[in-house]
Amino acid sequence: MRIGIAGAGAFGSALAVTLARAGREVTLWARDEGAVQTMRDTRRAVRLPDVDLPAGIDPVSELSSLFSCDTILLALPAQVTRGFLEAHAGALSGRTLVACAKGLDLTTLTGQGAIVVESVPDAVPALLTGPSFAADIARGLPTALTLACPDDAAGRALQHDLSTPDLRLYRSTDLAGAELGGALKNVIAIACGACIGAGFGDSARAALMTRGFAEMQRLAAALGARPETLMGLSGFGDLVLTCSSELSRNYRYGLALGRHEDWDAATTVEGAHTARAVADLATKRGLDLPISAVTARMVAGELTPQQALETLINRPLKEE
Ligand SMILES: NC(=O)C1=CN([C@@H]2O[C@H](COP(=O)(O)OP(=O)(O)OC[C@H]3O[C@@H](n4cnc5c(N)ncnc54)[C@H](O)[C@@H]3O)[C@@H](O)[C@H]2O)C=CC1
Ligand SMILES: O=C(CO)COP(=O)(O)O
Repeated sequence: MRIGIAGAGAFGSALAVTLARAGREVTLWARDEGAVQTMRDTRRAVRLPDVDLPAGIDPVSELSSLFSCDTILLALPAQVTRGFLEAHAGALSGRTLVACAKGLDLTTLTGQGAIVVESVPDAVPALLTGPSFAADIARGLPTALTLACPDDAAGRALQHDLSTPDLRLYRSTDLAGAELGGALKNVIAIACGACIGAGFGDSARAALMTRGFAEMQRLAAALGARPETLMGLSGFGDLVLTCSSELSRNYRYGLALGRHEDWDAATTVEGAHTARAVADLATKRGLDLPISAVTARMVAGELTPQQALETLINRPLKEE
């Protein structure tokens, strides 16, 4: 069985590497022909320093090679997924499509699994998410993730197809919970980075993580997710990782905001878009999500971290 991966960025490449090391044949598609040629010539990942590509990986730039795979992992940035699927819905018909990005679509305010369902209705939709840095996966470090698939039988088959000796997949049928956990934790990670960057300390960060998790659960429940999914790898697990490690781009972006430092706009920071989407969802649904709201305003340049802190700490006192 050949597995296709759309997107040869850090995550797509890391997944390709662990799958190929475990003996799977992988077609790794990138839009950039130059990057594909480089990967073919050097057998190195373009977005992961010092990572060799095992022989089982075939880097391609022709979409026809990708579309010939029955199972395709979508490892493009979250704002790109919908356009890609809609543009190629016919060619992707009937495939198993595994969303791997972490973010809400800004135009429709939907998560990555829902985007698959809406864009290619006759595909088997699935989602791979949870605490994992691409660099860790590529190095063969042990990682556990959530594989969500509403079709339990298809999910069981996929779990076996995508698990490797280093990558342990736990099954779920809760697509909504899994997609929201992965998307929403990025917003809280930006807030935590800003908190540390501005010098507010570890205690304040712990408060942000805890109250941020409460916001994640509130929004996810309103959108039909199961509460226990948020308690798992895709929610709590990824929140802990991303809010506490400088390997996270979302966290580092927050650090830069807190320190008033420049940031390279070409770096993928999913939480910056998702913060706006969450603010829009909160307004539409009348939900109180104060940490996400001030994070969206910090990202937009409307609040400094100090002003964000004052906004949060001066809210009326309430029961936990
Ligand atoms: N890097 C990581 O540790 C992890 C990343 N993810 C998620 O995976 C998704 C992708 O992240 P990364 O691979 O890290 O990002 P990246 O920035 O390393 O790579 C993104 C790739 O998408 C390509 N791309 C951008 N726009 C495109 C378009 N319109 N059409 C085709 N290709 C396009 C870029 O050329 C690049 O190769 C994100 O949603 C991220 O949250 C999930 C888990 C871990
Ligand atoms: O999702 C991730 C870890 O699980 C990667 O985090 P960043 O996108 O913040 O680097």
